[in-house]
Amino acid sequence: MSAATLSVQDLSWSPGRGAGTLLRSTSFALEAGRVLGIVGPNGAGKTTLLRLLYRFHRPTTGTVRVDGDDIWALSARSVAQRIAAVLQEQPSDFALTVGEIVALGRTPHRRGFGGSTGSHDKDVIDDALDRLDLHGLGDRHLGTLSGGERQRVMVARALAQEPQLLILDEPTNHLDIRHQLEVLDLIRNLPLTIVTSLHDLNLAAGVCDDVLLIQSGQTAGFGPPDQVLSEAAVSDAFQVMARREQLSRSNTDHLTFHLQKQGTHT
Ligand SMILES: Nc1ncnc2c1ncn2[C@@H]1O[C@H](COP(=O)(O)OP(=O)(O)OP(=O)(O)O)[C@@H](O)[C@H]1O
Repeated sequence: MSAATLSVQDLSWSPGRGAGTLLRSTSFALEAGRVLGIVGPNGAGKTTLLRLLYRFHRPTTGTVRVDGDDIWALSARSVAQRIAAVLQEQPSDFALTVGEIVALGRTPHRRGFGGSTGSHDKDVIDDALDRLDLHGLGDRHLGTLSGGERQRVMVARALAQEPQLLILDEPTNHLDIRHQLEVLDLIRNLPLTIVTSLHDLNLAAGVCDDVLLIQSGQTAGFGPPDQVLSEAAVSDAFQVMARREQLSRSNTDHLTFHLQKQGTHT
């Protein structure tokens, strides 16, 4: 596994036909191996940005560069060899087994259709199954798995793709607390560049090197979590009253959130 740099410059996107601009003039740079969290309220444009990063949407303006290469100047196959995405939509390949789905991650590296699984492919697939603790489930059909198990299968498939940049849209959805922590721990320790959207700001602060806060399609902050996720910025973006408190036992900062009620502001 190796990591790539990611450079996003002046990125905007509109679906066209008179629709508004859903992402405006977004720029940031990520060094190889960094973990970036995309945070912001519902409808802010997080998924839209991720779709631009894995070359699903073509930018209206601006560029996405991976190791200096504009992803729209590369073939789709070449992009699939460098970038893997774990999406919110659950797959519908219910009849396939876990092992078969994870093996699909090798597709961009194969020549022609139906290429046989070489020993390197097998090692990569086994490693991905191991990392996500899925070995016991290799022969199970996807349709028989719980939502959390399916989510882990999709992360394993993305790892089997051996990407340099891994994009994850809400990877902790469907996961219980233990599996949330396990997936985030895995993410933190992978030698890849990672961009992940996360709703839980405290989890994002714990796992990400940098955070991009989006509000109505615009960047409201980019940088280390403790700088970007200030009480004022979070309160403004999410329309709540956010307080940063220190947990005495672990000596770490923790954000708490309260609905603003008239006359109860402090
Ligand atoms: N193809 C599209 N055409 C029109 N509107 C769209 C399209 N894609 C997204 N939108 C709208 O753009 C806004 C941003 O959507 P997006 O999914 O990026 O938000 P998000 O920050 O990921 O939200 P959530 O936290 O709810 O998942 C939403 O209002 C959504 O309805």
